This record gives sequence, structure tokens and C-alpha cells, in this order.
Amino acid sequence: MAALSPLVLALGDPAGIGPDIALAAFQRRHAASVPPFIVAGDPAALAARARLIGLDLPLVETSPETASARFTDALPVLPAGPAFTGRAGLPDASSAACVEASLATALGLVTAGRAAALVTNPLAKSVMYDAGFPFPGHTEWLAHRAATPGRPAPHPVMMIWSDKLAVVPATIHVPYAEVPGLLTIDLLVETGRIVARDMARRFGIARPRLAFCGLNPHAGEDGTLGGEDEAIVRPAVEALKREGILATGPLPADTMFHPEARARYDVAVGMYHDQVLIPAKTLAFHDGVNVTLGLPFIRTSPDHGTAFDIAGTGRANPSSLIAALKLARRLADAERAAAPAPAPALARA
Ligand SMILES: NC(=O)C1=CN([C@@H]2O[C@H](COP(=O)(O)OP(=O)(O)OC[C@H]3O[C@@H](n4cnc5c(N)ncnc54)[C@H](O)[C@@H]3O)[C@@H](O)[C@H]2O)C=CC1
Ligand SMILES: NCC(=O)COP(=O)(O)O
Repeated sequence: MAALSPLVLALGDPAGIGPDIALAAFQRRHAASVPPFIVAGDPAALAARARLIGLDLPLVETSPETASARFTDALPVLPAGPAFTGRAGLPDASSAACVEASLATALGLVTAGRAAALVTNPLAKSVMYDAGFPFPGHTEWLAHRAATPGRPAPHPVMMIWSDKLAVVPATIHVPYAEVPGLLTIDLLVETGRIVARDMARRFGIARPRLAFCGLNPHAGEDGTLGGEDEAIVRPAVEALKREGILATGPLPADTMFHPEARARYDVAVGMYHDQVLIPAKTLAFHDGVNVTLGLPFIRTSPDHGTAFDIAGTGRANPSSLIAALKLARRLADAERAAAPAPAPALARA
């Protein structure tokens, strides 16, 4: 039987904690049942970080085809990109080329069917922007790369998922002042459709319950504390309901995250990044996973950032990465199980 395709892990910013958590996740592979993965990145950077944090772990340069078999005894690495010349904990413009090359290599493996799903370690957005990276983050870069010629790029939807809470920000990496102008009925309806579809087909929740946050305090208090909730959020929720999607809202966001409220929905859709990422990261910082919905492949990531303050100290907790690897494996296996079986070969006459 052919070996299971591994997951591919893009190393992320090599000056951040990406190398630390990749190594630590591999170190815990048996104890934490971590699924096999291959790292796309600079093998020398990984080896140097292992020495720095005092981890004596074997690395092996190999291909995805042999990675799953090698994973028991060595961390598989696929060399990608230029050598990292910076230092742990010091954001450095030269990291951007390493990040981009690692991402491109990792994505190439997934789209070629050589890896089962993409997991990305964090990049530092300011480092990438300074180097001219023209996308707000992975989410938008992946949607751009997933576009097929002549067709619009897929609409990517960020979800931060844990078994305590799943949230989706309808607007993502944009200045807060721009949020009201970006919120439209179409944006919310499209976001709701993608969430409902991917929760059903990838997470196995046939009819997910979506709870939409209001934008304003008290969801606008019947229009007296801001007009967007009645003019945009409510019509979007009504439109989704007409399509058979279990949507509610606009709900006052401040009372949506206590335990009884969370029991009433599967996904909270927020109007802006911090409205829903704050409760998600507060409840589950170390086991939260960032999942991109709406793409033709599976992508997960730890929910935290590059943590330059602790890179190379050995203090980085790999739990969120481990959760991201496990969720990617679960989603990839579900997709494989749902795929139609290949037609039986026709017997020759
Ligand atoms: N998926 C991605 O690529 C993401 C990238 N970022 C980027 O990360 C950079 C730093 O962002 P911050 O807001 O400082 O958030 P951060 O998550 O990197 O750090 C926030 C605090 O949490 C701690 N922390 C983070 N991860 C940890 C871990 N695994 N174990 C132990 N402690 C941990 C850090 O030491 C720091 O004190 C920014 O440039 C941002 O753009 C942030 C979030 C996600
Ligand atoms: N705050 C979440 C985050 O920054 C992750 O963004 P992305 O790089 O996954 O698009």
C-alpha cells in the first residue's frame, strides 16, 4: 500500500519561533500523536536552532514521498529557498525571501498532490510588507495563488477554530477605521455561504449554526447606536436564512462568548479581526488553529505569531502547531474519504 501523503509545513519566518515549534512538535510526535509532516525551508536554519535550544534531533533531507516513512526516526526537510542569514529573535528583512520560497514550495507540493495539506508557521507581516510582499497575510496570498486563469480568485475566509469556539472575522487585516466601509450585505452573505459549505464538507457539521455579531455596541440598539447592524448585518442574515442556512443576528458581541451563548452556535462571524480573535485566543491560545476556508486545498496554521521575544530560547509552546497539524490531517482524511472512488478499470475485450 502507498504511504500516506505527509503534511507539508512551511517554516515561516526563520527569525521567529517557527523553527522552535517545528522541532518541538517533532520531538513530541509519539507522545502527542503528531501526524507525519515534512518541513519546507532551510535545513541549516533548523539544525542551528536545534543546537541553540539544546534539542538533539536528527533531521533528514528527503522528498515528500519518503517523508512519512522517515518521520519515526528523523524530521524530514525539503530544502527550499535561500539560506537564512539572520538571528533568532531579530526581525530581519532577509527573512522575507526565505518565507516566500518556503511557502511557494509547500504550496506546490499540495497542489501537485504530493502533500495532503498545507500547514504554515507564522510570518511577520511588517517584515513581509517592508520587503514588498503585496498581500496582507497568508490568507490573501493563498487565495491569489489558488486562482485559475480567467476566473476570479476564491474568496478566502479566516476561521480560528478550537473545540471551545470557532470564529470568523468578515473583514481581516484592515485598519479598524476602514471596517464600516468594507462591510456589505454581499460580503456577509458570501462569507456565510463559504462557512456553511466548508463546515459541512470539511468539518462534518451538516447544518452549522452561524451567529453574526453586530458591529456596534448592543448590535446598534435598534439603529440608535449606529446604522450598520440594521442596514447590513440583518439583511445579510435574512438572505442566508432564505437559502436554508442557520444564521442568527445581529447579536450584541459582548454577550456572545460566555458558555451558555457559545452553546447556541457553531461559528461566530465577527465584523472585524479583534472582535472575534480576542475571545478565541483568550479561550484557546495554545490549542487554537487558524484555518483558511474557501480554498481548493486545506491550509491550517497555529493561531499565534512569530513571537520574536522568545525565539531561540526554548520557551515556545508547540501546542497550537500540533493542533494545526492534527486538524489538517483530520480535514485531509475527511476529504479523501468523501472523494468519489475511482471508477473500476474496464476489462479489455
Ligand atoms: N499566521 C501568521 O503568520 C501570524 C503572524 N503574526 C505576526 O506575528 C508577529 C508578532 O505578533 P504578536 O502580535 O506579537 O503576536 P505573537 O503571537 O507573536 O506573540 C504574542 C505573545 O504571545 C507569546 N507567544 C506567542 N506564541 C507563543 C508560543 N507558541 N509559546 C509561548 N508563547 C507564545 C509571545 O511570546 C508574545 O509574548 C507580527 O508581525 C504579526 O504580523 C501574528 C499572528 C499570526
Ligand atoms: N491574526 C491572524 C493572522 O494574522 C494570520 O493571518 P494569515 O497570515 O494566516 O493570513
